[in-house]
Amino acid sequence: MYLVTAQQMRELDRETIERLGIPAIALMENAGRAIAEEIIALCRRRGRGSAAPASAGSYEAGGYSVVGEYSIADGHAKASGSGGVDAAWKGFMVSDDVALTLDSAAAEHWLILVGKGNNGGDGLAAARYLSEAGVAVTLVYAVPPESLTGEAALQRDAAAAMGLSAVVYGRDRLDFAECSGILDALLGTGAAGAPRGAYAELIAAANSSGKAIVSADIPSGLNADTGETHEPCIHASVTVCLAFLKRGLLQYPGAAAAGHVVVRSIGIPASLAREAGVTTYLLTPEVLRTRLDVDLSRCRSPEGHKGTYGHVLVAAGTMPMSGAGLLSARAALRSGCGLVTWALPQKLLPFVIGAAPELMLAAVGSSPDGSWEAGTAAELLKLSVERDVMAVGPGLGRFTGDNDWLRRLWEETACPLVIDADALNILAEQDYSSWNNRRQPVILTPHPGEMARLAGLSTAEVQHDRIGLALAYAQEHGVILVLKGAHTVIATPEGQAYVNTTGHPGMGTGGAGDVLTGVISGLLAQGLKAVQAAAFGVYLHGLAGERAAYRRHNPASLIAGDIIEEL
Ligand SMILES: NC(=O)C1=CN([C@@H]2O[C@H](COP(=O)(O)OP(=O)(O)OC[C@H]3O[C@@H](n4cnc5c(N)ncnc54)[C@H](OP(=O)(O)O)[C@@H]3O)[C@@H](O)[C@H]2O)[C@@H](O)CC1
Ligand SMILES: Nc1ncnc2c1ncn2[C@@H]1O[C@H](COP(=O)(O)OP(=O)(O)O)[C@@H](O)[C@H]1O
Ligand SMILES: [K+]
Repeated sequence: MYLVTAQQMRELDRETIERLGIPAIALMENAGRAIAEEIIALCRRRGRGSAAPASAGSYEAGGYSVVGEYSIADGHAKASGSGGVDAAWKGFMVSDDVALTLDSAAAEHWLILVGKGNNGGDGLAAARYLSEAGVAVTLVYAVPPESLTGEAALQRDAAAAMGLSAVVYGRDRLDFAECSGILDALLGTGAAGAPRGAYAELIAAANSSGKAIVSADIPSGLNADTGETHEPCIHASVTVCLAFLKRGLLQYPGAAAAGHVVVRSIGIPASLAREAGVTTYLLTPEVLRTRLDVDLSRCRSPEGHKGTYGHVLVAAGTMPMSGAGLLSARAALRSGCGLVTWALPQKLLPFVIGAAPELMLAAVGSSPDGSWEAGTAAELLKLSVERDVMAVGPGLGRFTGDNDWLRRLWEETACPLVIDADALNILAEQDYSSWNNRRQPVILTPHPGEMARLAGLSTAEVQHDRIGLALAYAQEHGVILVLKGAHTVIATPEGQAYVNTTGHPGMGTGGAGDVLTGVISGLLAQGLKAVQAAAFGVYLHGLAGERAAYRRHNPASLIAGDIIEEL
């Protein structure tokens, strides 16, 4: 599934209208209809006492489901499916437009908040379809209706001709308490800055009404690109995103303001996005399979042996943070690689022997306190010759000469490198673009704090537009960047980005990132390309985190080791 910016969306709209010759009003009609269908589906779910649509699971026992997370409303299942064993002749049958039929319509009254632009036009079209379904609607114009232009003006006139009741904000009486739901069609991708005047007042009133809000395309007040929420910003139960998923709907805090996101087609072909060079995707099983060519089954060859699945070298751990190395190394094993060697300061060895009997241990250095030393670079380089990937950083700490130490590993290892934790902090102090080019890829896995140090920004600035920053950084530095946190972004030097939505807030616990480093390294060792290993690793790590969270009475109790056990 493509992820677009507002600018890209405008270009795709224009292409569809000008090159394909599909009239803008047709797209708006499709948008209005899709929004109305989703509102009716919401009313039905409410009638059944369920607040949110059942999201299709992204993992099923024994394999990966092909169903995307952004499923379409449940009414469709009933509307279709006339074939099969039940198709035996039962007399002449005619069925109604099920997606636009609501038994409980008489109990519904929706306020349609209408802005001046095309987003308002979408809302007006939706209002007609809702009214046809028997739902009472009241149009609430944020601006005098005379100021609407183009297709939005056509929709205004059609709504008036149908006799839909309308009020103008600030001129007519308006009581949110009388409605059963609110359609937010105030501002879409054409919005600039914080909502002003009547828009701001309507948004604030809608939020404080306590009624269910459905947003057309994006919640009004959201920056469609960055996910920044202006003050005020609609807090929607459902956002019916039109044509393509907007980047801002996946990035927090926007992702929280959007509620459940449903992407609906309005007649703009997906092939246009490909032709226009859109290279940002929601990371789904389908994207993993088709764009990244990942074998989700992770099938083992019947004649395979441990040598078939690669050997990871983990350079990690110090006396106070030995667990970080252990977590990474164990996670690498669980990701399916054949062998894992954990290189660790010699002093630690007696304390970790037996902690994970499947691991091989390689003691390096001779520091009396179990810290790393600059001289261990030569030992690691030697160890790396027989290994397929090196992971460096978890629980590493800082030590004298660590800059040159990392530089040697960077310049002299002949295998892919995964750099995490303190190794990222070392990197942040370097102008590493001047280091010798590597032939094998580097994957950096920063959390937002580490990313801030790498990019010379504050953590808040990192979180402001994670997709944009990850893309820019990966391209500038020629690395694969895994920007961790809720909705981890994987960006490539070639300008692709994948946004992952697996995972659980329970994963905010010490060591969860060390586990990810191990998973990505283990996949690399099995021969996946760097971008495949980074994206699939993040995806699997998130799924394992979800399963671990649901296994506990309270997900707050999740600890990093639980994630390994669910891999
Ligand atoms: N064919 C198409 O193009 C299709 C478009 N589609 C739909 O159109 C949406 C984009 O429509 P859009 O470009 O007309 O902009 P939109 O978001 O409605 O708002 C612009 C208006 O708002 C105003 N305004 C702006 N900022 C403001 C602020 N901070 N505070 C207050 N007011 C502000 C500004 O007014 P002005 O500042 O000029 O007075 C301007 O008139 C898109 O999200 C999707 O829903 C789909 O149906 C697919 C087909
Ligand atoms: N709210 C969340 N939703 C999804 N994943 C999360 C969330 N919080 C943290 N995670 C994941 O947990 C891991 C935490 O990594 P990190 O902060 O590096 O932990 P540590 O340094 O303790 O190992 C990352 O993979 C991150 O994406
Ligand atoms: K909106």
